[in-house]
Amino acid sequence: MAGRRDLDGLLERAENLARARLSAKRYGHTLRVAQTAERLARRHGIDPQRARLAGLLHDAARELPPERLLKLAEEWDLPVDPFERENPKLLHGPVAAELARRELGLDDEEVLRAIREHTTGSPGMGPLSLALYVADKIEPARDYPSVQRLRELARADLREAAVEALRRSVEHNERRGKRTHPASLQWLREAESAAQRRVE
Ligand SMILES: Nc1ncnc2c1ncn2[C@@H]1O[C@H](COP(=O)(O)OP(=O)(O)O)[C@@H](O)[C@H]1O
Repeated sequence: MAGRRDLDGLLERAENLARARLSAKRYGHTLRVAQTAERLARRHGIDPQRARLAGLLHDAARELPPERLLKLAEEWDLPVDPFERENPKLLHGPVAAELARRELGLDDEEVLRAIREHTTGSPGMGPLSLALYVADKIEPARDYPSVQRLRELARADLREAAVEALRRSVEHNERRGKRTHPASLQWLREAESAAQRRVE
């Protein structure tokens, strides 16, 4: 893991990388996610600087065209599942993580994992991944009916907030007749059966 001074340098380079690769609008989103992830991290006893770093990098590949994402993932030997092959937009997290590894020398596996899984989530997500996942859903410019409830939940319990956001995302996909990535569905099933066990 990077030392504190390395981390300051990394944060600056991550911000530059995001600025260079994104439109002003998405760069604005990126800065808000970074700030929100940092705030959530402080509240929940997670390293705020590493949460900020994950936030700065999470969407770095979001504006690459889907066919380019797929090509890069193949070139870099990243795992691509059949769902992602059909929906290469979902590769923007894994490609951003690999970009950060290659361009910034980032080797913090927890930060890389948070970036990789920020869109779909996955079973067994750690605290840093949860902070980024939730931050992406509740950053201050997000505006949808349940966002206020999610913000409140995020202050109390990051994992519950993440699962609630995931549930909303699955419903959102269903309403639009879109399928949800199997990793997200698996995560939701596991979270719901864990909640059920706590009730019993
Ligand atoms: N868990 C999921 N399973 C399948 N598709 C998803 C999932 N999460 C997001 N998507 C789709 O992937 C695309 C990118 O999602 P995301 O990066 O969260 O959106 P945005 O960039 O608008 O915040 C969207 O079209 C969204 O509908």
